[in-house]
Amino acid sequence: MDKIFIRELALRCIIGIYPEERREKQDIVINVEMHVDLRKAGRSDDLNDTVDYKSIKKAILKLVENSGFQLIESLAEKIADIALANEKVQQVVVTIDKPGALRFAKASAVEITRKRS
Ligand SMILES: Nc1nc2c(c(=O)[nH]1)N=C([C@H](O)[C@@H](O)CO)CN2
Repeated sequence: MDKIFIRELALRCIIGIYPEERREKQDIVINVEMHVDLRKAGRSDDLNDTVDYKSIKKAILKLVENSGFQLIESLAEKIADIALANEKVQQVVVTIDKPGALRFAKASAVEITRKRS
């Protein structure tokens, strides 16, 4: 299947289970892989025939800015919901890295895959 990506969207939000994590925003890095049939758009050269990754990014920004989840799993689930709200998206893979989470590690991360049912 064809894919559209949003790569390494670096944002800041309140996220975490410990009280000290809920005082200051932390860095997170989001990757979104959307499975979309791109043949029509490739022929028509028309944005209406595909998924506008800019509008998806804007919706993610709005969600993250106002969020305060405990788990990166919860944030990943909501981002998957945003992508699947566009009926052209058949499947979405969301990864979230939390670079500040673990001492001596580059990041902790989750990856989820959700399909249109
Ligand atoms: N599976 C997860 N484990 C943990 C999470 C999480 O979001 N998912 N979060 C934490 C803390 O908030 C961590 O980021 C700070 O150590 C711990 N485990």
